[in-house]
Amino acid sequence: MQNTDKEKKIAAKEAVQLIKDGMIIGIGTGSTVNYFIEELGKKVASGLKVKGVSSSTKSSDLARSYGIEIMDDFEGTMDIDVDGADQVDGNGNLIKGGGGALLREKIVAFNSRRVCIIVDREKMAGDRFGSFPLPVEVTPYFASGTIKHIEKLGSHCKLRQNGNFVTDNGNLIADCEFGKISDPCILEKKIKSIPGVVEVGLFVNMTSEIIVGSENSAKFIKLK
Ligand SMILES: O=C[C@H](O)[C@H](O)[C@H](O)COP(=O)(O)O
Repeated sequence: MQNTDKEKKIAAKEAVQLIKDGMIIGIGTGSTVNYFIEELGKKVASGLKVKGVSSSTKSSDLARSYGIEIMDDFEGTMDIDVDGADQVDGNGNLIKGGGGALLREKIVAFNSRRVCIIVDREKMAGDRFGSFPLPVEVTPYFASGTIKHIEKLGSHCKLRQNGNFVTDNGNLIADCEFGKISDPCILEKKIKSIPGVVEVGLFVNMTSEIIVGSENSAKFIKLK
């Protein structure tokens, strides 16, 4: 197992400790969350009663394969959302969408009382925040035109897999290189105001806590 995988697994195991009987859990997407689902599955097999709302068909399928009940919709607020991230800045803001699940992930996070982000150390980008190309979900209709407007904000964008990557929502992903992102709040608003943009992979002020896995332990960073 590679170091980063080890760190992801350690962070995921710590997050599972936060899950209590009766909780409704938001479940993110990606390789780190897959470890969380696996660990949660073990607890469910030994009697923990929880329900989940998942951010992708991949996560739903995996969770169900471990016997975790997944609801497609839910009127209330989830107790906790556990998700990964592609990069984290010094204030706990996130770049997400490397797996293309950013729209549902943002809906799940918005509807959760507590957002717990699990990452390996490499994701803690600090001043490098933005070196991971920012994923933006766009409608297939007029995608190239939409991208031109995102580029006017100072980026270079490419449609993921030349437009062949289709999200769970039937949309496309533009991966946009902005270089260093120092004001994610303003950038998120500017990109979101472009018609054709469905959602932006910047998660600003949404994180409650970050669990960073390292060699043999995990570090908790509490934000709210
Ligand atoms: O769309 C995917 C998500 O935002 C993931 O949470 C993110 O890409 C991190 O994934 P991983 O845990 O595989 O690094």
